[in-house]
Amino acid sequence: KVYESVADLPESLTYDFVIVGGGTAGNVVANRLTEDPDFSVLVLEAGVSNEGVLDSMVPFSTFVIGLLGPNIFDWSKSDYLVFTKFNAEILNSADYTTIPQTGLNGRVLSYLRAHMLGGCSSHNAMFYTRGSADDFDRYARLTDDAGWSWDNVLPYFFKNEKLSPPADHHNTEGQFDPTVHSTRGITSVTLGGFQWPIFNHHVIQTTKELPDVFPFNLDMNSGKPLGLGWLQSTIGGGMRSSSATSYLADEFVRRENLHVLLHAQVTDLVNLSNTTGEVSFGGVRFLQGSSQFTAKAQKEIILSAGSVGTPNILMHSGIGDRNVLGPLGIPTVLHLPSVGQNITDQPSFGASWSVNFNQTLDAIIQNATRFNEAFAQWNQSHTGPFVIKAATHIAWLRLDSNSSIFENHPDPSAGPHTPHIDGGPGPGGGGMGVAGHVGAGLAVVTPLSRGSITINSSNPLDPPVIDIGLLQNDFDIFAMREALKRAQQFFSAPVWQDVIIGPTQDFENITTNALDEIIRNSATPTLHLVGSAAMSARDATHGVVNPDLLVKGIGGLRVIDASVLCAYSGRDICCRRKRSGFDKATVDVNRHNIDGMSASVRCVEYIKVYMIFPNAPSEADAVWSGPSGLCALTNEHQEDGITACGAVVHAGVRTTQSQKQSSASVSQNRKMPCT
Ligand SMILES: Cc1cc2nc3c(=O)[nH]c(=O)nc-3n(C[C@H](O)[C@H](O)[C@H](O)COP(=O)(O)OP(=O)(O)OC[C@H]3O[C@@H](n4cnc5c(N)ncnc54)[C@H](O)[C@@H]3O)c2cc1C
Repeated sequence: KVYESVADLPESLTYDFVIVGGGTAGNVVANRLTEDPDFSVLVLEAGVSNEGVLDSMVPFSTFVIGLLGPNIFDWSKSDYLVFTKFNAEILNSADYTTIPQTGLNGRVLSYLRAHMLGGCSSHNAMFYTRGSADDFDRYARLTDDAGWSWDNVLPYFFKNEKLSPPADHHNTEGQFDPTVHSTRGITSVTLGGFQWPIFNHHVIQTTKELPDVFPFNLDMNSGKPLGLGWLQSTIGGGMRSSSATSYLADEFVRRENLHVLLHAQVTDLVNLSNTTGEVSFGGVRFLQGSSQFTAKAQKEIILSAGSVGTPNILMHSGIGDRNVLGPLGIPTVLHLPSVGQNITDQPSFGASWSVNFNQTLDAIIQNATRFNEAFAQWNQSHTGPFVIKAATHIAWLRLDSNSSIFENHPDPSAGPHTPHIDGGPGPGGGGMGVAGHVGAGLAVVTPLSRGSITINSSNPLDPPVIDIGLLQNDFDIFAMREALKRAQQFFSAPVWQDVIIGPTQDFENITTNALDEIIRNSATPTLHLVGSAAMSARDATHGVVNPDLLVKGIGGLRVIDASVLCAYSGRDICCRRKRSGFDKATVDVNRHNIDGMSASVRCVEYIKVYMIFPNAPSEADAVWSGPSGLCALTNEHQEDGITACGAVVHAGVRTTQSQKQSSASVSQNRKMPCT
């Protein structure tokens, strides 16, 4: 049952499992655990109910916008009016705002995270895209756990997914591959349930006219996403399917062993003990309004407060870098410097073209009569234009393998079937201009930029310091320019020539520098933040959780949200390779891809150093050799920092003597060997 107030909870706040965060991941685990009637589970969710929130139900983009930004449904607001059955009071909550982003010309952004049951699945864009098989196989390799491989994860995608007919019940033959889907899971997934005939015809015709660039892909969720295919969304019966509507549907949430408490903001973990020889926490402290409570977990505490919330709670509980916690007066329970480090998000950018037809989203948005008709239709039958968000298809594309960017950067993709960029063409111009626009939402899906979540106060209600590091790495801005070129190529296919009037903004007749400025001034994060409590192999000293998602060095504490998805650094790969007997003599230095792990180019560069200086002359020696060899880092706080690792490597590899010497002296005192 879902409760509004602690006072209503039937038990004494003692449960087998306490789950922190009733978001996308948290509700799945709450559901699965309570399949066993012997387990009792409490979910603590800081946010509000999703019940009856129209903007979270109607898929059309105009509605969800109402949830994004400074309101009670999102964390990008510092004060919430908390309504419970008994009182209404202000809870001083976290304000998710980034620090000035250097890659975005110093812009400060609200960092959107849902503050409601269902988490971001209650207010996201509902694109259902699984990632590539390469991605999961790389997780498996880097965690040394085959359980993360595509073949082993696929049954869980099936367990999750309930493929449902589109709202208009159109014939979907040729629009997806039924063999890679399940109709028996819990989250509804569907193809677009409203047709935009002119637009759809033109998109598919483009795959025929430009098959080398935009080959048609029958199903982008097969593990091989490259190409252009029909978008699948987490929608069912014309309504959003979130973890709140699916995993906490009536049939599940009525289980007696499942309690979900709203307006319960967790501050930290408490009741530290060391009875089993391993430190563990027995309780979760939370606030409801101004009252403080502790929920006890007899078996496990499960963190699922999201990629910002989870590291924030860990650090306020004394799990993090002692060099950060100490000066704030937070006693270090476990020195785990990877907490909040090496995070990444994918940058996005939009482009639009005006067209001479009126079958577009903005033609509805800007016409009150059409809007009201569409809304009436949705209200009556959950059909019509409001059953889809904005995009109709997605193109997943790779950069050309001979792109100049690969001369200086590793290929960050997980393998040859993994895209670098994506473009979601849709019959809307992103709200730009007057009616009659089509457009593409572009994103770099393998960014090399990294950021961090950290804290600068011992008060858990103070906002965390969010640095998403967007577009700091040259690779990312290059890839974004390429994404834009592909969009231009797309809309210049012969089929579009009769309908396109012109681009809304001229990106073609400007210099690269001017284009970069436009991108940096307007790019935004896709809000796909990962890596703030990254998993790594059991024996790795970096990372936060083991492949089974238990926090390293703490008993009975697990992280299960998007924080655990690791954003790889050169060091991860170098250290893994080192441990598995990697030897310089066996490496082809010209290969920028070892075992399909392209970030390992940094290992290649390490090896280059050995090759160039086989007898380890002083400067190379200072940079590279530690007690156990290969890993040299500039900064303990950035144990996983790709920039730190990369900077040293690049300085070592590049030619000038002064560069080598300066990098040698910088790293000499700070190098950290692999274990
Ligand atoms: C606007 C937007 C659009 C997106 N579009 C897509 C898309 O189309 N497709 C896609 O695949 N992904 C999309 N994403 C990303 C995706 O939604 C997220 O990666 C995913 O939902 C994260 O799930 P999670 O369980 O890690 O965290 P969340 O779903 O954010 O869950 C965290 C939960 O914990 C709660 N919480 C946080 N701190 C505390 C605390 N201290 N105490 C108690 N509770 C707390 C939060 O309120 C929240 O309910 C989008 C994200 C956003 C924000």
